[in-house]
Amino acid sequence: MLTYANFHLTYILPVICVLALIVHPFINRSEIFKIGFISGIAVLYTTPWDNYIIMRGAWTFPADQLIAVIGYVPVEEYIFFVLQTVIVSLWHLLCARWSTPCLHFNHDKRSYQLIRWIPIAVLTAVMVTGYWISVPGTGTFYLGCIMWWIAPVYIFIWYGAGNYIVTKLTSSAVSVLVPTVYLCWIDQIALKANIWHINVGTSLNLFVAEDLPFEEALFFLLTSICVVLGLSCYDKARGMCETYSHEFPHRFGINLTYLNQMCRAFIKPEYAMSSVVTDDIKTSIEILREASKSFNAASFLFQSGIRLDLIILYAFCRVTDNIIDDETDVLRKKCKLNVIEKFVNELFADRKSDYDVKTVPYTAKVDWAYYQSELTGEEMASFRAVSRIAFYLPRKPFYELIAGYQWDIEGRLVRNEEDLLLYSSYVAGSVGTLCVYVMLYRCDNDVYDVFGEDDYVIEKARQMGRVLQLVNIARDIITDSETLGRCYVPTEYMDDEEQEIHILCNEKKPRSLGNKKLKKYSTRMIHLANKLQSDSVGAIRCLPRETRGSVLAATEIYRGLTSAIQSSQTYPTRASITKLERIFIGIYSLYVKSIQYVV
Ligand SMILES: CC(C)=CCC/C(C)=C/C=C/C(C)=C/C=C/C(C)=C/C=C/C=C(C)/C=C/C=C(C)/C=C/C=C(\C)CCC=C(C)C
Repeated sequence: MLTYANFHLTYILPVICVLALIVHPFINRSEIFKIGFISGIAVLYTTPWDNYIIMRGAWTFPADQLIAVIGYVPVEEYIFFVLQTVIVSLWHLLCARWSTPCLHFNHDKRSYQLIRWIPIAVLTAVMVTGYWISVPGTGTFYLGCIMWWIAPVYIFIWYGAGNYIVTKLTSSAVSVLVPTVYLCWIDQIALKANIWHINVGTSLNLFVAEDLPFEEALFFLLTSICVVLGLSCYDKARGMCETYSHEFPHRFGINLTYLNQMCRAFIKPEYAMSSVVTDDIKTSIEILREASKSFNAASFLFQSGIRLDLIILYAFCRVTDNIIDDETDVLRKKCKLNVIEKFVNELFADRKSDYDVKTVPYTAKVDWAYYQSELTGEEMASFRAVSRIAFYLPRKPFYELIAGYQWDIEGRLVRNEEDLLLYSSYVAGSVGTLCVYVMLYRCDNDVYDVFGEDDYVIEKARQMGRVLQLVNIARDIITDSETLGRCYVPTEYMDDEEQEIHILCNEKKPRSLGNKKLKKYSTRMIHLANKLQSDSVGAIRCLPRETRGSVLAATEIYRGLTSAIQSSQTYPTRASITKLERIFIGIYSLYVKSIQYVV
């Protein structure tokens, strides 16, 4: 016989297990806290209402099939409040995690107020109507009770996060509808099995499907909406904290300071915050999207705060690289490099050592008027974005980047593998180091452990950066030569150094070297990259747990390019992998390959 407890075991818990398995690479402490927080509110808010409505006889239970009853409500039903919240939350995580919260902020005060107050006025009318029609013993009692119970929560949520939610209608709708349909289906099964029974005297006796009263379907729809709206409130508040670190300076923690900050961030309307900050982030996202499909795809694997700052960093590296590359005159290149160096000097003016970082945001004294005349709008946006997160980053990697640009300006040749590794260290090892700092600061650990230059993790992160740069160089022999007249292939690989350098850097006709040679050079660099990769990948274990799978998947997606180069008959101009391949590598790395680093 199907009892209420068996019903949970058969229809609810297996679904939770499957969903938990699917979302586990994306679960972090903040997500767990969020689900616990909303579940807690669901229990607190629903308990008095459920007791009242059962006391008034809206629905009943066969007493002999229950574990226990507290007040008027079976224990299994209290458990159901939590289980429904967990199912909807896990599903919502899967549907809604792919977009960056600040892209959904509305900075226009007029439209913000309209979107905020019109639904609140309607919901107030719903609440009052519900109160008047919920007369005990009448056909509208159950419907009325649902209306006056649910409307105040919607009003509260809409006040703080309505504007955020309307921009996420599709993902919110999918987050609501799929669990609602499932819950309605199992509700029909439960009603048929007489696990609970609806009182015909206090309902409208309208049916949306066979054995499914209108109020039941409405109830599951509205409670699922309630959970999704509550989760969106949390996401909006967290998005505000991640975007405006200077106004909301505390890192995640389960303590009163952080909860207070989250409440402030929830209540604060987005129009009261600077739109320049979100515009700068949008520009950075655009730069990334255009520059690297692989990195763009990989960024989605990280939780929103980490993703945001990685994008800002990547865009800064790309923009500064282009500033130098786009100039043809060496003197102008040097002037531009001075501008970048001046900016980095100002950004880190008060640091005591190369790896000194701050834990509390502060505004660096940057002479923005000067850069206004030196940089384009896109470059300014990227410089401003990086200045907001620089407080927790060390200065050394930025100077290494500059050393890499210096190398390019001087047109220094890469003589041997030692040179190759040094150059890769400058331009990519530095980025690897910065990525570790982003992950440590933006992850959800209470304790923020800062690493120094000599730390094992930093050394391995540099190595991983080098690996990715080697892959880059191995892939771009043609484009580096044709577009920039540059060659990073070590001259020690070449049969006739002088002639080949002339072909690559002066004539810019790399194809005249022939496919065999080009493939030989790229294969040697890929072998070097593979050696370094197997030596550094184990350090993933030292990163925060929730980032390990994503880091592995991100590097594997990028390394997927090596098989694209190697499997090609000829040397491809710019090898790439398809979207489907990226998805496959991402899934395989997240769910299978990363197990050894996570458990
Ligand atoms: C079916 C019918 C009707 C009948 C028969 C019998 C039964 C089966 C019953 C059942 C029942 C159930 C399942 C119920 C459930 C319920 C639920 C789920 C509910 C929910 C609710 C929720 C809520 C209220 C939520 C809310 C939220 C909020 C308010 C949020 C907020 C947030 C914020 C403020 C943010 C910030 C944060 C921090 C501070 C951390």
